[in-house]
Amino acid sequence: MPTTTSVATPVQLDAVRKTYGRGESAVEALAGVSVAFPAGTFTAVMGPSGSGKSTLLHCAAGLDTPTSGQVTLVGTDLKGKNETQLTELRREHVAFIFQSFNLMPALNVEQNVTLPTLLAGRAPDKAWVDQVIARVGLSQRVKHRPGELSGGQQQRVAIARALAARPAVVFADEPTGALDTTTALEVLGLMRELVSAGQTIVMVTHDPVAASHADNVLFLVDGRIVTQMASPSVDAVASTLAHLGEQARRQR
Ligand SMILES: Nc1ncnc2c1ncn2[C@@H]1O[C@H](COP(=O)(O)OP(=O)(O)OP(=O)(O)O)[C@@H](O)[C@H]1O
Repeated sequence: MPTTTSVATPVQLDAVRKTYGRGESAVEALAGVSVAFPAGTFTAVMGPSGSGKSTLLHCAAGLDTPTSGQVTLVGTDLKGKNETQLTELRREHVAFIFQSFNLMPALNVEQNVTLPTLLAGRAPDKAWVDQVIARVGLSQRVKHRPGELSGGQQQRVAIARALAARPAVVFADEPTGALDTTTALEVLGLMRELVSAGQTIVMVTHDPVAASHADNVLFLVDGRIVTQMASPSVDAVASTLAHLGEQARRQR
């Protein structure tokens, strides 16, 4: 299975800070985050609402610019890159499973799923595309357009679209949030297979079951990584989440 890059650490953040607004209304969403996501790893990012999870994902993907610090994506320092350069870098190496990354309404399921590969100037691998669509349970819907699908089915098309192009990095924000338990497990299994093939996944989730499929879990509080967990179990993740406030207070 070919991957698009051989960079050993495709995503790296060094002392990344992100402050929204100014003066009294300023919010420090990331308060100095340094973390490396090596190739072939699956990382879950967890923490309370407002702890900076989405901001971390957006800064790592070059969708948002840090106030200070450095982000390196597939070997490229994002500082000073213009929107065209960032778009090209993402098109070549990155996929997103975000609620806000909408499907193309005029295209059917199969066309939506193959679009990123075509935009990156590559020929879709039909057998792999069929397999990904089957794994998300949409084989009977390939000729349907998004408007003819339920919300959960649309989410599954977005997942298939992200995985079909075999990007070096997948950023996912609550990818299994809208799915039933069986489909969610199928999707998490599919993500694990991609990781085994060398791809890198960074996933924001509130769900300890989803996080337990990752290799490593980062726990954020108030824009800081307060602890990490390797080989997470559902119970260990749930217990750490329940005690995150204490952990953050001990570190202050
Ligand atoms: N565009 C923005 N302008 C101002 N403040 C923002 C903006 N985006 C995020 N914030 C603030 O930054 C902080 C971190 O937000 P972020 O969305 O990263 O948190 P999160 O952990 O993903 O939360 P949730 O689990 O609720 O999605 C919050 O206090 C939020 O209000």
